[in-house]
Amino acid sequence: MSSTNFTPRYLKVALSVPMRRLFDYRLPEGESATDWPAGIRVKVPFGKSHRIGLLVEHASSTEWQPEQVKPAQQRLDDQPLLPESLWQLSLWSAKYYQHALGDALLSTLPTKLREGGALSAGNIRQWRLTAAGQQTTPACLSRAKAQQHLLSLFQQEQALTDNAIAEQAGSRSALLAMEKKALIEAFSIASGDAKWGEKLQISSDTPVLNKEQAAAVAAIRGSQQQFQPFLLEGVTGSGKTEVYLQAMAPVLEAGKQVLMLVPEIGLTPQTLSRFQKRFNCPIAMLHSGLNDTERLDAWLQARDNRAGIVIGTRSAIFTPCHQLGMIIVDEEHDMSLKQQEGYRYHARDLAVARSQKEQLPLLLGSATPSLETLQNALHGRYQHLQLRSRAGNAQAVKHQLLDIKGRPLDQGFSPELLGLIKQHLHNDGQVLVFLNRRGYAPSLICHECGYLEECRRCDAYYTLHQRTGLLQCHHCGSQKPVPHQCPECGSTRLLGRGVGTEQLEQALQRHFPEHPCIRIDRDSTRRKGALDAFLGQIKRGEAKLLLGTQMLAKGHHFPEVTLVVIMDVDGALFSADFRAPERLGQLITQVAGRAGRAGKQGTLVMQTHHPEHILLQDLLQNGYGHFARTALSERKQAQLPPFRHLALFRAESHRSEDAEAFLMQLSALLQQKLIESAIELGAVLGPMPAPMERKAGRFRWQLLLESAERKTLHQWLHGILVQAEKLPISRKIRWSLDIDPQDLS
Ligand SMILES: Nc1ncnc2c1ncn2[C@@H]1O[C@H](COP(=O)(O)OP(=O)(O)OP(=O)(O)O)[C@@H](O)[C@H]1O
Ligand SMILES: [Zn+2]
Repeated sequence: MSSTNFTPRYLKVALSVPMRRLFDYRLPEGESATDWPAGIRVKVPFGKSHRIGLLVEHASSTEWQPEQVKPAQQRLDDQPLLPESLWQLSLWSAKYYQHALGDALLSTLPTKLREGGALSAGNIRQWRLTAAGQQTTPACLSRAKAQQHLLSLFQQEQALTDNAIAEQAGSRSALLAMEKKALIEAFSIASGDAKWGEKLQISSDTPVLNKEQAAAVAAIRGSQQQFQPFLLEGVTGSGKTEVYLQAMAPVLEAGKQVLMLVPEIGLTPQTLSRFQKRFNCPIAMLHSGLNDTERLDAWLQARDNRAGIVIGTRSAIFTPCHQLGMIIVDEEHDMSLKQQEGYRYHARDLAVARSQKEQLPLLLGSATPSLETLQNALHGRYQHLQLRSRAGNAQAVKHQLLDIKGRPLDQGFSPELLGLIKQHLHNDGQVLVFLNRRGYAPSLICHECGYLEECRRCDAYYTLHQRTGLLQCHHCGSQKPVPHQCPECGSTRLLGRGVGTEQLEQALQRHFPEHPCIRIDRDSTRRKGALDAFLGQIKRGEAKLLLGTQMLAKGHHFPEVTLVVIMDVDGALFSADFRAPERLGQLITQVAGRAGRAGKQGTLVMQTHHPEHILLQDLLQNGYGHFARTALSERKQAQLPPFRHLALFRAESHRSEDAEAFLMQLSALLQQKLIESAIELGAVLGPMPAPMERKAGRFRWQLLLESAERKTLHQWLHGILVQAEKLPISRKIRWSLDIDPQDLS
């Protein structure tokens, strides 16, 4: 069609429905298409009600009967919501991940906008100290502990929202009491500050960089305003964050914003305060703890340039920025950067795409880079910056494998291990005990007949939670009271088999009653603000024994920890997943990295039945860097990612045959296309049952596609999903496609 006879009469609108198509509407009578640019939100009739969608493009014709096409009701924006480059990235991403466009575009917007709300978060109420409050010392409030705590928060933070108060102080009565005494007052302003660039001040209180840090900062500073990815591979505690801070400074000074992605558990008040201490500009935070208004507010702060720094988890990669100057992805190897359901994008990979589109330097940082990123760095696609030693006067961690074969274990602890813990506590060090299994015991067994309580809906055992008296399935969430008798033989001798964090806590308290123990896992931190409160207690040295899952063991800076214990590495040594060694290497290195981060020597101890295992030996003797390079060459030999590219179809159904049959039909379509389009170097594996075959009552099957070329894979998949949707059996099951899958379970 030539542009001369293009009359934009129709609007192609993306709606948040799981259908892989756009919906046609008529441009309302008397409206001009120029007032309806692509990228604005529109309200359109849908069924008996209406919906909010995004206008994707104009069209001069429609495949429907023109009289069937209804006019759009209203436009909600004058201007496109997103800057052009981010809009293009969003369209590209939906296509790359083969996700329904409407869902992809809308699911990454703040809920309020998705629901048609105004482009303003309104003014958010905040609290600050009055003149009288500023003269009050904590001692004056010594008889009201909660108020005293709140006062100290205000002294640190200057202004707090209701939400921040609820989170950090817990009690609302303290707030009201202090308001009554006129120590604090409410005020409200639009958050952030559009003039941050002019007011920017950078604290000069910075450590002197060591040689490698200085070289890294210089390299990054030398690559502004162009697409240049860097891998900053720095051992734990090597001062990567310091490199980020110093590399960001000139970007902010030039009035440009910095977007930083962090794993969910990395977003602590400590992280935030490090940035606040360095730069006085407003920081917009986007994470799962925000309510809808706060999220919209943070999003708008970034978009309207009322924040210089934007820090967020995965989905923050879709945050519009007024003038972006740099993207940082901290812990770039972290699994949480990949969305595992619905729109299965990888935020790190999108960060690469975004930096390229917007011509930005990109900093990927990790002590344990993913093999994908490492390969890009080794191949020269990314500039490789390395920090090989720890910053300041911190020393490398010493390590020791404890062979527990045949040793007596007391609730998981060998006598040698208990001795070591005792010694470190005696020398006034903090001890961190890591076990990635919450609950009391991972299963409940009958001591008479061996019967194991299994979840009715999953191929999994129930976890025993003694404190709540419940059996819980960690896969589908179902729970029930702990039975008194074995349903098979009637015996009452039911025992927990194996250990979880709850049991370790009990054992530690029994062995070291004089030392309070802090346990951090999903159970103990359910209450809002609980995690931050625990982390604060640890920093202040209020507990010497720390125990937890990865929530405790990744990313934190606890200077007093001298001993880190990994209770059990055996489970991961023999996993069938080809990524298991990489994940284990990352986990051990990250957990070990919590030890000896300040002046004191750190030690890592691991309990295992397989001290001679080649993975452990390589990791401990040669470090993650060497370990990862070995793993890469093995992947190359075995023709696995990053040397091959994968796409995974999943299907699940209450009837196993249906899921399998769907994938069989899909496989036939794919094979046929392979022949028709003469695509070389592609292979279909399966259908095969998923490693966990039954979950939440559904049978799960997989079909894996692999190809030597990313491009080939996408060519191959092109159009297949529309065909798959048309298969009658697809309506009986649930199915999805995962591009570049991270988790094959
Ligand atoms: N050049 C330096 N001189 C002295 N101390 C430094 C220097 N650089 C960083 N530090 C300090 O060393 C500690 C560890 O630094 P940082 O948290 O940046 O490390 P990291 O590499 O991000 O750690 P991890 O990957 O283990 O989380 C911090 O307390 C930091 O202030
Ligand atoms: Zn279950």
